[in-house]
Parts: sequence; structure tokens; C-alpha cells
Amino acid sequence: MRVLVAGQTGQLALALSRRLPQDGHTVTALEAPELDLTDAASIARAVEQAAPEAIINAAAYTAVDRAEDEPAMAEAINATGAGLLAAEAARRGLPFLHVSTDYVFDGLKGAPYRETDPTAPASVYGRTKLAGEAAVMAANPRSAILRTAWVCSADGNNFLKTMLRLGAERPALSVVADQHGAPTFAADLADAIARMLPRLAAARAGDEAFGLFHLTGAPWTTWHGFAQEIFAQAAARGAKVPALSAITTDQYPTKARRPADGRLDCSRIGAVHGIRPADWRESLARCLEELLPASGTRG
Ligand SMILES: NC(=O)C1=CN([C@@H]2O[C@H](COP(=O)(O)OP(=O)(O)OC[C@H]3O[C@@H](n4cnc5c(N)ncnc54)[C@H](OP(=O)(O)O)[C@@H]3O)[C@@H](O)[C@H]2O)C=CC1
Ligand SMILES: Cc1cn([C@H]2C[C@H](O)[C@@H](COP(=O)(O)OP(=O)(O)O[C@H]3O[C@@H](C)C(=O)[C@@H](O)[C@H]3O)O2)c(=O)[nH]c1=O
Ligand SMILES: [Mg+2]
Repeated sequence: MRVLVAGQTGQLALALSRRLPQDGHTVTALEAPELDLTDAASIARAVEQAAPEAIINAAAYTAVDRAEDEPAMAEAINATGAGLLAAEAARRGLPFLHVSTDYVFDGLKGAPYRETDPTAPASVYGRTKLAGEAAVMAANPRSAILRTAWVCSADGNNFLKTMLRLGAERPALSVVADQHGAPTFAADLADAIARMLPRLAAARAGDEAFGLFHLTGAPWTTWHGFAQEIFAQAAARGAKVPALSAITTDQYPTKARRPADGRLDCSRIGAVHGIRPADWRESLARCLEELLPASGTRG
């Protein structure tokens, strides 16, 4: 299949550009200016030129704190732009795969969220991503929306790379231990999308293949638990690691509010698409092979 990916140098876009060709797909991955989600004409032009058989939106405004100061830009990309791309897919009769976030929830449920649970975003980023979900579903009934969380890879900006950078610079780090969730490696997300694609391409509107799905890695942890595992594995690879302490959200003030417990229940995607959460600790090990090639002499 010819697949158009919105996003090119982002974590998921890069993972898709590596994974989809393994299934024989041809990927065109574009970001601004060639495909700018804030520019309807560029969207129409990019889709026309790529002549895809499916469209995946891996582009978003993902700077959670900065979004508090740039709500219009976040809205234009995450909500309006996502809807425009989904509409362009609908106009051509194409299936659309979109990606959303645990930050559509306030994190106060106290149990893993299901797709049917009410949303209540606490940040501009979360609000604009939720508006994007609605815009996508309204524009194209042949849309599948994957809500994921804490996405990491060897590329781009993410918590894993922040920890490795700060850990190499400082003797000690403090990380919040009262925000629960699960890391998701971009390669695992790309693998899930690759496995969903053939069914999405064949299914008609109304099929259970479409709609909302939750997918993260497993098992659940906290940001502090994730950092602990990062530094345990990094130390085993010979890296110098910091002393790590557990703190509360109050002790780490940020502009945007994050959910205290954004765990996503991933059973629906298992039942419908046969996809189970990947163990993020194993994916982390593969990622560290790339980021910290074992030399045994580091630090
Ligand atoms: N990162 C995370 O922790 C999580 C991400 N998600 C969602 O997963 C998806 C993929 O995220 P991820 O790969 O991490 O994101 P990244 O921030 O790594 O990449 C975002 C991509 O979007 C592109 N982009 C930004 N603005 C525009 C625009 N106006 N027009 C076209 N492209 C644009 C970026 O291009 P450029 O580099 O040029 O700006 C980049 O290619 C997003 O929908 C995100 O909301 C969900 C949960 C967690
Ligand atoms: C760097 C750092 C962060 N933290 C905290 C802040 C925050 O609560 C948590 C995670 O920090 P980050 O800012 O890296 O992560 P954040 O940008 O909130 O990550 C989010 O990105 C968007 C795009 C999503 O969709 C979410 O699923 C999630 O992955 O860790 C510490 O406690 N200590 C530290 O040294
Ligand atoms: Mg880029």
C-alpha cells in the first residue's frame, strides 16, 4: 500500500518510516512546509501528490508546557489540522489512523481508563488533542484513533533522553513518583499500526476496526519507576548514572498539569485487533543498545 504519514522527523513518523516498508508498504512521510497541518492548501497538495491508499497522522504539537502559552498554535495543529487531514482522507475514500494521548484524562479515576470513560483534560495540550479526536471522527468515519502515552525512542525529544542527558550532567536527579502510567516505545506503536493497517484498509465504515483504542507499553509504573529502570539498564551498560530520588508533583512545578493516574486499559485493541501491550523494559533495552552502545568503559 502507498501510505502517507503526516510528520517526518518526529518519533512515531520515523518509526513508521522504518517499520511499514517491512510489510511491503511505500511510505511518504512529510511535515511542514511540504505538509503543514496549519495550511489546508498544503494538505490537499501533499495528499494529491502522494496519492496514498491510507493516511496516518503522526504529526502533532507535543510541547506540553509550551502549549499553555501557545494555545492557538496547539489547537491549529492538534485539532483543526488533524480534522482537515482526516477530511481529505474521507474525500478520497481512504482509511485514517490518528494518534492521541492519555492527557485527555484528568487522571482522577483511580483505575485504568477505558475508551468509554469520560474525558477531562487538564492542559491545553490535552484539550487540543481531545478536540482533534472529535474533529477526526466527525470528518472520517473510517478513522482509528490510538490513544497512547509517554512515547520514547532514540530519536527526538522524550523523557528517556532527558534522563540520560541530565543523568550524565548531574550527580543527583529527583523525579515525580505520584504520576502513574506506562511508557510506550515508538517502534512498538509503529508495529501495532502496521498490524492494524490491512484490516483498516479493507473494513467499511461502522466496522469495529475503527474508533478509539488505548495502547501503551506494560507494566504500569510511575515516571520515577521509569527513571529507575532507565538508570539500572544504563548502569549495566557502563554509563555513569545519578542518585535518583522520588518526589511528589508539588515538588516539581510545571506550567501544565499532568494526570496523576493516566493508566490506559488496553483490552479493546487486544480483542479487536489482537494487539497486546509490549513490555517496555525490553523495548528500553533495545533503545539503549542504540543510545549507549555497550563498551563497558563508559563513565
Ligand atoms: N511524545 C509523547 O510522549 C506522546 C505522543 N502522543 C501522540 O503521538 C503522536 C506522535 O508523537 P511523537 O512522534 O512523539 O511527536 P514528535 O513531537 O516527536 O513529532 C511531531 C511531528 O509533528 C510534526 N509537526 C509539528 N507541527 C506540524 C505542522 N504544523 N504540520 C506538519 N507537521 C507538524 C513535527 O515536525 P517538526 O519537527 O518539523 O516540528 C514532527 O514530525 C502525536 O499525535 C502525539 O500527540 C501521545 C502520547 C504521548
Ligand atoms: C525532567 C524531569 C521531569 N520530571 C517530571 C515532570 C513530569 O511530571 C514528568 C514527565 O516529564 P516530561 O515533561 O518529560 O513529559 P511530558 O512532556 O509531560 O510527556 C507527555 O508528552 C505528551 C506529548 C504526551 O502525550 C504524554 O503522554 C506524555 O508523554 O516527569 C521530574 O519529576 N524530574 C525531572 O528531572
Ligand atoms: Mg523536525
